[in-house]
Amino acid sequence: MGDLSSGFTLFQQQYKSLFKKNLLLSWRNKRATFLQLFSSFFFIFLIFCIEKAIRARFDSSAEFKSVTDPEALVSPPIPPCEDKFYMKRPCFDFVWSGNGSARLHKIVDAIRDNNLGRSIPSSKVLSFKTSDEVNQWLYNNPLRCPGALHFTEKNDSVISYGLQTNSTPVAKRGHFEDPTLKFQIPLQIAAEREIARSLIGAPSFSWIVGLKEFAHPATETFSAVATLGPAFFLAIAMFGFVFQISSLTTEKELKLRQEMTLMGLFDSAYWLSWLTWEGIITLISSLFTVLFGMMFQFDFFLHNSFAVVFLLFFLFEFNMIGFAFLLSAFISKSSSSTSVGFFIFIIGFLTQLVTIFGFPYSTTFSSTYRTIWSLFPPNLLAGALNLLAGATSTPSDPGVSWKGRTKCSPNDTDCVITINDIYLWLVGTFLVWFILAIYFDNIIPNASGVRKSAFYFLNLGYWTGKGGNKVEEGGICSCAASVPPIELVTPDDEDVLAEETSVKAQARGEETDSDVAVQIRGLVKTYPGTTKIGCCKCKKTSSYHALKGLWVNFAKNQLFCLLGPNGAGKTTVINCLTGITPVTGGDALIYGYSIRNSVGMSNIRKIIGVCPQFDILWDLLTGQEHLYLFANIKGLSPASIGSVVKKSIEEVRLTEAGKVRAGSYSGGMKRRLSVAIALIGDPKLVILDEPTTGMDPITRRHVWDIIENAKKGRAIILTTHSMEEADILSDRIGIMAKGRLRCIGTSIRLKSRFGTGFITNVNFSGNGKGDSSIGDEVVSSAKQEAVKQFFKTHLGVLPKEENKAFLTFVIPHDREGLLTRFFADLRERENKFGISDIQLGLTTLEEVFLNIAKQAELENAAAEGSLATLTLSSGYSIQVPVGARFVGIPGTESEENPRGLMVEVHWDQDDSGILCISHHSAETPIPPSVQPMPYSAAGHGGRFLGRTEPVHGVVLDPNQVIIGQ
Ligand SMILES: Nc1ncnc2c1ncn2[C@@H]1O[C@H](COP(=O)(O)OP(=O)(O)OP(=O)(O)O)[C@@H](O)[C@H]1O
Repeated sequence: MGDLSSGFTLFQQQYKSLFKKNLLLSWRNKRATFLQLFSSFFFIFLIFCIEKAIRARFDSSAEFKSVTDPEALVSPPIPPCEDKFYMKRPCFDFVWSGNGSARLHKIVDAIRDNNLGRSIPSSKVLSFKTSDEVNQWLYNNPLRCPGALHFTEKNDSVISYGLQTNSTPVAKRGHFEDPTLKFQIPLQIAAEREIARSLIGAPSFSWIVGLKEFAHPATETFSAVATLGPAFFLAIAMFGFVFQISSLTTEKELKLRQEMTLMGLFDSAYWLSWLTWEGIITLISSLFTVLFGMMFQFDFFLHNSFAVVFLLFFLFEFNMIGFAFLLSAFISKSSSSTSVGFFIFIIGFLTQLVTIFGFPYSTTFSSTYRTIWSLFPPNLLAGALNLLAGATSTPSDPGVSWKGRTKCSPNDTDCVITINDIYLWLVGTFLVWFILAIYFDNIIPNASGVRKSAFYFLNLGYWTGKGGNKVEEGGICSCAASVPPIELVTPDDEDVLAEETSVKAQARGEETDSDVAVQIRGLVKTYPGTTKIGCCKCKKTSSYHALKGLWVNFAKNQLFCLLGPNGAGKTTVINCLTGITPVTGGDALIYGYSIRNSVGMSNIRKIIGVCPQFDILWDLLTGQEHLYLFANIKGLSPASIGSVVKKSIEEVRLTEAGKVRAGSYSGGMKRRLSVAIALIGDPKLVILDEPTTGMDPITRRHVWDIIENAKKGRAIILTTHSMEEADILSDRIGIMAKGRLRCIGTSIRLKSRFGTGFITNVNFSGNGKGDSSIGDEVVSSAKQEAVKQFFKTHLGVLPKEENKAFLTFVIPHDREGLLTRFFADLRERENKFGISDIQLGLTTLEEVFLNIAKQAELENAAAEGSLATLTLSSGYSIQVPVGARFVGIPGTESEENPRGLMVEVHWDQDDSGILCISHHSAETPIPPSVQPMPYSAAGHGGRFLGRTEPVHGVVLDPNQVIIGQ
């Protein structure tokens, strides 16, 4: 296989494989990638539609049209008052003052009659005497008349007149009305014409007036790109933003990142691989944005330089990706990414609105406002779009050229920032986001509470990778608040004590053992209590000691099996060794590197392979791709990876399934893939946390073969709940319970020390299979009693289990010497006792396990003084200490039984390991010699303050009871 690569070569190798992983994930997540790349089409199409709608509204107004050959308006007539917008009905075409004069009456009649195309009915005209009366009427009747004429007849040859109109221009639904052209001038022409005719006495005297506007280009007063663009282009960038946060947090949440890190991944390779991949996606997406903009013929895209617009979109979208990196450091659940995206979009939309209104990119505002405002990327986009739209506001504007990006547009007198400045802001803030993202990613505690110290980057070892064999405070530290210390106890078990003594001596340097792969030195792990603040109360959980000082060596070339009931602390040991969980106290050295040193930990990661308790896999990657990825992270030589992956996948029998996505694997297939990942790269220490869970018996045996073969040349730590697995695979076994090592040694040693001894099954005639349901063939109880008596007399044992068909006895080890003779005698009496079959065997590892677990529970119950309720056959209930075997019943003393009655209580462990009463024997007299145990809390109960106090049973010494019987 050759040496593993390291340093920059390893970085490159990891980078390439992660980049490929990102590419594959995007390729397989087609819908998301499509949205990221092509959403711009949809949004630009929307801008196009909005612009079309707005242009259609303004269409009727010459102001917004380009006029090259203006048409003359010749002597326009007075329009009906209803033509004027917002005129209340009924209305008058005009009102006039001066009706005291008959001559003026005639002039007004002529105005009405001679109106071009339409004579005005007298009902549409109101007359007054003075202009004050007109004003008063106008005041009292607003919007009833568009204009007024005020005549004064000075003498026979002089008539003066005045004109009064409401000159406010009105626009409605894009239609614009100019009161001068539309109303004032026609009224003026009519009044002057009829005054002239009256004065010169020629009723057909006439002249022609033509009115013409300037030829002018259309004025672009509304740019959809500048006004709506910021929000729409922000929406385009939000797709990439949300997907990025979601990708990063998913890898964090599913512990994929953690898995890669503990296989030796460089953080730099991880970040850079995402950055380059997202850079490419962003590049393509912004290219499409500009091309779609050009396709829809926006002046904004056609007149500004392609490079200027493209660079703006690229830098903005890329900046948003950096922003997503930063936010992802604070988010632990991928489901939150959409909410975060939505929140940022709303904030961005609002701040962009403020930017469009002119804040703060104008000379009116101080540069401090601009600096603060520019820290939020959507504002920079809004500012830039405003500049570029301003540079293309009329079709004749040339837009911003590549060279012109550093200059303000000549029309823009208020310019305080150029496009180039905005580029620099986008690049600068991107770098800030990126550096902060990496920093916060390191110092914010992960789900297991691991973090680096706030000044980790000042540690030289962080950069050089040197050091790492001693405890470094603040390296990988526990972020727990102060927790109560645990009491240090000397182990009861002699083997555990010997192991502890030997490890302590080695730790002090008094002894050396070159065969040690892992040395655990007094490892302590305490999970701190938490405080949850509810609506009206605080819920506090107390701290929990998961590991209470573990001293143990794991040897090279050996498989050490860690057993223990649920919650014993096995996974916690593994998590501490792999750096997933910060340790509270003690240390461990793995091939000489301390797990409490961040540099040590990164060296450890190069030499370990881990199969975690729960499968940590990408649903979208195939089995083969997983192995390629991890082989590269480990730094296997690229030339060998192909053959290593092929061999590895064949080994776990996933050759066909190797090409299928892991999301569709069964539980067993996923476990096998996890085992293959743990073994890839020839690690010196392999940690397998329940590797065969969920496997069928055939596959399990196959995986055992793989593990057996993998033992050569490396240390393996295995945790399992299968005793068979432990028995077959392990060189040494340690059984943990309640955070402590309870026993250690080979399987045989544990069985002989902790097994109850030998198990004998005695079957009676006709019931060779132990089936008690066939009543006719059951031996008489007299014969069974005789057998029981025979065992009791010769070996001093009572049946552990019994029914009508068989008896099961457990014979302690100390009676081993008597067995040969005893079984010979029993065989001789087979016919007499009606025995059909006798089986003898050593106790199983399972029994050892159950004994240890039960013992630990008993210790715990005794320490806590836990009680259980025993309900007797009579219905009477008494309280007994958890684990007590023989219990005297208070109040049963009589003449016949002066010491009272007792029962034997049988205890079982429930699913969570808690001891509970399974059943109890019939009540029997307490033998005379038996004494209550010193700690026995007995009482007769009674009533206290109106409450019935429970009755406590009397705990009897089991040794005395057995002998007394
Ligand atoms: N993050 C945590 N916070 C608080 N307590 C925890 C945490 N993780 C584990 N524990 C507790 O520590 C104890 C040991 O847990 P651990 O997972 O090591 O047990 P285990 O021996 O691996 O059990 P299993 O066989 O079920 O996997 C348990 O009581 C568990 O509740």
